[in-house]
Amino acid sequence: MQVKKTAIAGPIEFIPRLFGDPRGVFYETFSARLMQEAGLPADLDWVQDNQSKSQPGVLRGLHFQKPPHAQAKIVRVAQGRALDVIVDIRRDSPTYGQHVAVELSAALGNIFYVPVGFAHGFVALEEDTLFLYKCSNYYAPPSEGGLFWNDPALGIDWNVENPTISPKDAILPTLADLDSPF
Ligand SMILES: Cc1cn([C@H]2C[C@H](O)[C@@H](COP(=O)(O)OP(=O)(O)O[C@H]3O[C@H](C)C(=O)[C@H](O)[C@H]3O)O2)c(=O)[nH]c1=O
Repeated sequence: MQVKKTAIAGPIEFIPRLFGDPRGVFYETFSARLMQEAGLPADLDWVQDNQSKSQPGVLRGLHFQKPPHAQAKIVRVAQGRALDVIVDIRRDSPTYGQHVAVELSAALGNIFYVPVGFAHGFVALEEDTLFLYKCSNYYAPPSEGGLFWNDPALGIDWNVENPTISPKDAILPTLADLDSPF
């Protein structure tokens, strides 16, 4: 499993070895041992798996849960392709407000670790994009927070015109208005 660090300290992209044969392809999508060797904190307890299906142009995010329900995530695309974006909202971080964008695809099988302290979102790029992710804490609606996807201060190039977003996401705060809990 190839490991790629990002320009921001903490997030890690994993590119698994794909085992192709006349039947198809096999690859490991999660390995606590390999991921901890690559830098994943050993004290994270992956308690909940989620899955969403989105059509091209659907944009979900940017979301986070506040402590004590903060979630680290391990995200991947099992079918299709998505542009995954995370924003550093750790108050003391030298990269506060900066983002990393990674294209996740079923073809590459790449997997992205999103630490606590980041807002997370993605835009689906293909039909029936299946987005799967592991969470290190349970869903806790009262603790939900977020950032407005199209805040110019974030400088994110989503490369999508007029995305489909939820009413909840349409009214998320800008970075300037965010009182980050991290
Ligand atoms: C997140 C979540 C949602 N739900 C229910 C609540 C709603 O009735 C429905 C859709 O929820 P929401 O609109 O928040 O789904 P997304 O916009 O895809 O949110 C997710 O998308 C971004 C990219 C993330 O990183 C977060 O993990 C998560 O917030 O599923 C649950 O029952 N459990 C859950 O863990």
